[in-house]
Amino acid sequence: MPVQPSTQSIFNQLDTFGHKKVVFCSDPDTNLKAIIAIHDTTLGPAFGSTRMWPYKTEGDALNDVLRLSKSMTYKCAIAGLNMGGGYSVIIGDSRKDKNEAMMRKFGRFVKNLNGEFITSEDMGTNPRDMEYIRMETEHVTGIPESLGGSGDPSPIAAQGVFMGIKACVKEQFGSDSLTGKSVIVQGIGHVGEHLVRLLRDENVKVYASDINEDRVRQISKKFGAEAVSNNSIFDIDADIYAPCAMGGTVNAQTINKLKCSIIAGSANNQLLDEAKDGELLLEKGILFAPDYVINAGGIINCYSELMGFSKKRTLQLTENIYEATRNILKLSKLENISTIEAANKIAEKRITDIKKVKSSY
Ligand SMILES: NC(=O)c1ccc[n+]([C@@H]2O[C@H](COP(=O)([O-])OP(=O)(O)OC[C@H]3O[C@@H](n4cnc5c(N)ncnc54)[C@H](O)[C@@H]3O)[C@@H](O)[C@H]2O)c1
Repeated sequence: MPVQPSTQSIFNQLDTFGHKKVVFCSDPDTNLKAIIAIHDTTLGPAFGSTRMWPYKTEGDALNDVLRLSKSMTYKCAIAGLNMGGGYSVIIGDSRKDKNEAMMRKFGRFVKNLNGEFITSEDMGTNPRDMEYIRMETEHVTGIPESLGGSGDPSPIAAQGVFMGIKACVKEQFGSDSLTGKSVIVQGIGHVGEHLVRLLRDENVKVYASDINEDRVRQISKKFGAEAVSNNSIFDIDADIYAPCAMGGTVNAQTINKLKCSIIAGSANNQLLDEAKDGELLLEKGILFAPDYVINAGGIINCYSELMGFSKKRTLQLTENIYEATRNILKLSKLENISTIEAANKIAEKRITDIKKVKSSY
């Protein structure tokens, strides 16, 4: 995973990203090592998933959680949710190190935040883990439908990404039909698999890649996608690159190799350096769908669980991602700014406006 190594002290990093609070959770009894970051709560309690990943260093974990929680603030703002931004990461390999006791202990740390942070699943976690967290705190969503929750948010997340892809295709090719287009899906986990299904249902040529080769074989066979090695994805001549694994895969090195004219996927924080990479993409005429805009379906689904919305309403809100993406592309064109800058402007305006509402009781 590409990360930007930070030489700054922890407090300087919090200042740089504008964080409110970071909680380090350590429990030797269950081997839990986790970090919960709360970025901004202007719009409401900090909403953010829990990722479990075998980070090489604690610095990498901190860097990831700071970047992820900041983008949640923007994601909730632009999706029109009354929620702030947070995130949490658990350091470890979810296939080997995760168990009930660890997840429940993590739930206790969430509980101690008294509703300032509400979580859901992400890479390395699933509805079963949310069920364990729910045993300790009510501040969790994405619990199984059989227990009254909304279940796995990834099918809705994929639907939103699909709408974002269509909005970009409309901009680049004049019609939002995907017929005859080709897409590289990098990472075919929860969201990636649903995205492959949606694309194949529209007869899109899909190149599927993942570091887990068994998974690539299995999904390619199931949906009729072409399996490609993770090392060769930047050599493929496809219309769209859909990063659906870790962040930071769009950077100065990869942008120079990319042959596609659209980048639109579910991975959070796809640009390694938001300002520089956003500009470079603008110069090269590669349309970047800001990740936090088009992958908001997952959080919309979790928000619906809290608000008691119907599935129909959840889907409607997710389909609005098409218009939201179109508006960002329009602003980017009008002001000749990168698409990420345009999205940030819209999100920041909502936060500033709502701050005014909340300035009096
Ligand atoms: N699950 C959701 O509802 C949701 C919602 C919004 C955003 N996202 C984001 O989408 C991305 C994927 O989430 P997910 O829930 O599908 O995770 P997942 O863990 O189910 O799937 C991720 C897949 O990516 C693969 N992978 C990891 N590193 C890779 C690499 N370097 N190259 C290729 N493949 C790699 C893994 O083997 C796995 O199959 C994450 O960035 C997540 O934050 C997820």
